Amino acid sequence: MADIIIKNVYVLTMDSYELTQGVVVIENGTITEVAESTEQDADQIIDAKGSVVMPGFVNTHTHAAMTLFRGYADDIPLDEWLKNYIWPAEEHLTDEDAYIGTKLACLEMIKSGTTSFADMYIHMNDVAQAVKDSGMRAALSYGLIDLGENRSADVELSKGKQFVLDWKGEAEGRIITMYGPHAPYTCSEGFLSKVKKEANHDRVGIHIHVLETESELNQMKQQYGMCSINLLDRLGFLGPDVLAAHCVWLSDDDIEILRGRGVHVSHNPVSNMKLASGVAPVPRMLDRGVNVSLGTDGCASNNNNLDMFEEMKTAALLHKVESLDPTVLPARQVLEMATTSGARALGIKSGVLREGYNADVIIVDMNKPHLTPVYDIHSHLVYSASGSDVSTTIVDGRILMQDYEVVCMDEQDVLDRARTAASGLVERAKF
Ligand SMILES: O=c1[nH]cnc2c1ncn2[C@@H]1O[C@H](CO)[C@@H](O)[C@H]1O
Ligand SMILES: [Zn+2]
Repeated sequence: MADIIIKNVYVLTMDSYELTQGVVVIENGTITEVAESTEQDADQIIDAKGSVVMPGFVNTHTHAAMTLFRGYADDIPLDEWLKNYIWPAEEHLTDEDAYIGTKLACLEMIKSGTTSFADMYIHMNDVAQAVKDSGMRAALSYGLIDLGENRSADVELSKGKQFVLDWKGEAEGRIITMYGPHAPYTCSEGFLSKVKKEANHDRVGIHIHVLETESELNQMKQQYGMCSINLLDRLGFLGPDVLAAHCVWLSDDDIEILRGRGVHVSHNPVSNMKLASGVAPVPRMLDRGVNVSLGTDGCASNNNNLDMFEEMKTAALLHKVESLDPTVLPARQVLEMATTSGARALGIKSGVLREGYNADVIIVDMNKPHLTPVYDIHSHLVYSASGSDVSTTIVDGRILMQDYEVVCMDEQDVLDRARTAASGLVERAKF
């Protein structure tokens, strides 16, 4: 007897085939059958007529607890935003704030069809606890910074390491840990080398911001006489264990290095547009065979939410207008970036509906005015749908939201606690 059967749905496998009418069978956290019909029975049958079943989205770059800063400091360049607003405010963030901010992020992600995400932040024990309690899957890292006042490289590294070891494989394997050196402009080269060594030793990945802004490019050239990619490569830092967020200011040579080293890129178009960071050369990266996934970045630098539908649509539109070519980044390719490529970047067996893969699955309700009629499912998902069209979200075979009802947490309680936490934070930080 299986656990769940989803039937009467369009099955968007993100594999080499699709089924206009089919079933997905789930047992023990895993997809056990994807077919036109099944002989099996299950504890729970979900008849989702008129819907699409597909892999849940993988958001490969965010700072989940920054939901508490949603809309707090908008319309400012990155340097100023971080130095004058965000970093001073983060000084006042408590463990409890990080917990409830992450819980709010998980709630928002579950409701908009994201089943896993990569996070880099502070107060990571509380972030991890919120992930564990919410039922989501995540690749978590403590954001390491050794440059600047009151920073000690040794203390930072040991905090990062402790987190990596304490939470690796926790929550029945839903939590993966990584090292999170913040960026080449906030970490010294010696520190970056040490982090790489520890990551190799602990057999975990590395999550880092790379060449997000032109000001980073200029600073690196001034300081090292080369860009961040060249510096990281010289340090032996780059490899398939590295998840590089943003990668906006890349030369063709940099793209070749990323491809050669097998680095995974997280493209964050909305954040890059809002902070006016620039346009990442995504079509060129994809042409060369770099694995490019999608991320929202934190809620404060994004538009200001965690909706991967918005991220997909923005990615598709941005690169069309940038290249003056409407054939660039077609809908199906964007869907791949948001699902399979993201799963590959995190090294998780999700992002595709295939036997033996994690049951990280969402159901999108197509019985809506703005999704009628349907000629091409891919087009609708990228250009017409939004997070609020997701009716059901399943992670690791467990239903977190069914028929628009969140069952893994008390939604109203999370909203109330998040409001209270945010007003306390404002009070303490006096911003
Ligand atoms: O877009 C961004 N670029 C660089 N840093 C960021 C961005 N968004 C958030 N953070 C900062 O990264 C640290 C992670 O631990 C946090 O301080 C967070 O505010
Ligand atoms: Zn970021």
